[in-house]
Amino acid sequence: MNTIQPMELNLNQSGGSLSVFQQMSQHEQVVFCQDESTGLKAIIAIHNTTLGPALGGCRMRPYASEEEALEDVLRLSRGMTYKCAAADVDFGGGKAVIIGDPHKDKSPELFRALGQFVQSLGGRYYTGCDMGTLPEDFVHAAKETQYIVGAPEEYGGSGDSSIPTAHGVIMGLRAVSQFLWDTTHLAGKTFSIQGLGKVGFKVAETLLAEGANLFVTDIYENSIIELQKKAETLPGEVTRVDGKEIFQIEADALVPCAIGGIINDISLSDLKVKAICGAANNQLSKDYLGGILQQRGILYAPDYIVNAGGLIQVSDELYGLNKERVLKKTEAIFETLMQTFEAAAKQSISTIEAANQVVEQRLELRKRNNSFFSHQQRPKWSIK
Ligand SMILES: NC(=O)C1=CN([C@@H]2O[C@H](COP(=O)(O)OP(=O)(O)OC[C@H]3O[C@@H](n4cnc5c(N)ncnc54)[C@H](O)[C@@H]3O)[C@@H](O)[C@H]2O)C=CC1
Ligand SMILES: O=C(O)CCC(=O)C(=O)O
Repeated sequence: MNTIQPMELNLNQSGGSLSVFQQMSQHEQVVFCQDESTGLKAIIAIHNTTLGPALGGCRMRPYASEEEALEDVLRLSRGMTYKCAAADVDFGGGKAVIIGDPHKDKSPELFRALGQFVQSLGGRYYTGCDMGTLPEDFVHAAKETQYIVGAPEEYGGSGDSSIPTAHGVIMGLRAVSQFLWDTTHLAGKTFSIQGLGKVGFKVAETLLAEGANLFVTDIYENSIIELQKKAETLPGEVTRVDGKEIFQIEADALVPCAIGGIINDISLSDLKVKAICGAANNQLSKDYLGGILQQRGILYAPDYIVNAGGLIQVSDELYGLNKERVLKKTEAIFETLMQTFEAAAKQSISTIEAANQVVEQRLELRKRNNSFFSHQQRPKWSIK
């Protein structure tokens, strides 16, 4: 096991190079983790610990390059800072990525090696599930570190965080519907969903059960087939589309539940939806696109507000986990979004600007007074 120090990487598409420190921008710490015997190549990024130690799931993806993995982890960990502040939880922003194919490259030893690196940070970073990983993977990591959240319930964790995340997305869609069409009912509406994984599949099932019609896509064939089978007994209908076609569908809302950066200069011109509201982290490839969506009359529900259900559940482990409290806080996503939409409309700014304003004010108010702490050093946080 060894920790590689930051090095210079070519990241600038126009030919120049940016050092890792330039890339890090306002991040506090980036840890490159390599373990030859298990094949682990991972990066942990800690963005901001003003509100508490960093927390964020660990993503596993067959990244095309190390640069792409670094860029992803830096953006994801920043997003977690905003998500924690918006959801008002006592954690800061962090994230980890493992470079590898979740369908081929997983092993118990790989996650144990990851656990050792997490432990070496002494409580500055807590991790759990994200895209490509499952609660069961973290049973192995938890053999090496106490800083795991969202382990299966039979192991004392809060369990599958995609359940509250999916519930939060449904709350988000109801808020969108309330704001645009003055009803929280989703029956008869049409949604285009990208990604039918842990979160997207649950969202799709709930929408079909309510009588909504779906256009869906996933690079993993089996999940589409499974959803089509489910749909046979549910009131809504499913239509499969391929790849980027999902952005061209005329639907009430696009529900991104896979990768980030999908709202970009290219996809933007294709969009024929009235709203965007989904689980995927970092949906906007650049924040300014929020302003363009606003000009185009497309209501954007900020991702880090919509997808906070999982965070709300796993962070509640600190207080002994109370599922009623988790549900209540997850359902509050509806109200937070309504306030965001109204604030944006009132100030004629984009919804992402309105959301960022609230978060940045919250962070400013709570400027760090005790940096680099772990929850363990704060006994009051174990109060149940
Ligand atoms: N699991 C959770 O509780 C949370 C997840 N999120 C975010 O939600 C998104 C989905 O997460 P999970 O459902 O947990 O991941 P997952 O790995 O279970 O599912 C992702 C699905 O997207 C598909 N996919 C990947 N690339 C695709 C592409 N280019 N086009 C179409 N489909 C593609 C995969 O085949 C997979 O079925 C991610 O962005 C994740 O960061 C955010 C908050 C919490
Ligand atoms: O959902 C989780 O398990 C942890 C939170 C997280 O990583 C996220 O919200 O992206």
